Amino acid sequence: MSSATVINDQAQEYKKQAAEFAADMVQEGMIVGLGTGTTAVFLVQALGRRHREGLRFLGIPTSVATEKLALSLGIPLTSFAQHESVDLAIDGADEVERGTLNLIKGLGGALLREKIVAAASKKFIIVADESKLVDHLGEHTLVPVEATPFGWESTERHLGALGARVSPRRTPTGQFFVSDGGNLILDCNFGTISDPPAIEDAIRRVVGVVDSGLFTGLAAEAVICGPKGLAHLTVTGGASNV
Ligand SMILES: O=C[C@H](O)[C@H](O)[C@H](O)COP(=O)(O)O
Repeated sequence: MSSATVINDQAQEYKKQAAEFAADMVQEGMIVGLGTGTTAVFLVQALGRRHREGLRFLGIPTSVATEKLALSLGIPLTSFAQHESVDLAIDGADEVERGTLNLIKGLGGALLREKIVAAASKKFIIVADESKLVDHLGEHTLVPVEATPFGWESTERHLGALGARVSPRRTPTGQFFVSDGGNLILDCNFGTISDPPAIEDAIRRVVGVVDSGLFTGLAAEAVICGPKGLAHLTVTGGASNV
């Protein structure tokens, strides 16, 4: 087995442990935001088990993929037509900034639904392996920006004027990647971001932008797993091993 495979297996195990810890935070009767991505898959699987064991809750999925997985596991789903808020949303992230818990999300293209669910949640918790923790957002990850297909070239130029190097996301076969909402994703390289709320606001003001994968001021807690085990981080800068 190669060392890359071993590291990848470890990362999967860390994701699983963080996701399963957070799944235990779901309580009877809750409306639960179900995240998207490889970490969120472990979350939804754990919630499927809890549902089979008798816990009653309703999920609001953040992507078509999560919706399909949840339904295959028998998790009952609902929507914002029936419920105006979510009690607890749990999701993965691509980068988590130490201290602020500001985030970059959307490498899987699910950022818009994820942000709608996070913004409607009484509590939003991130689950991730330790490789996602950074001192400053943008250290490793581009900022995905969801934009309308019409006029995306103009939107791209305006994002470039904010200081980003912008490239439309493509599939492995060279087609434009299309989000669940039918939009394009423009991946923006801002380098290391010193003021994430200011960049988030500036991106949102560009006409043609639907929203970005910068999530500032939304996550209250993060459950992070690494070689030393699980850590529970809060936005106030608190950290405790669990
Ligand atoms: O669009 C995708 C989502 O924002 C994911 O939550 C994020 O990319 C993290 O995914 P993963 O758990 O697979 O690293």
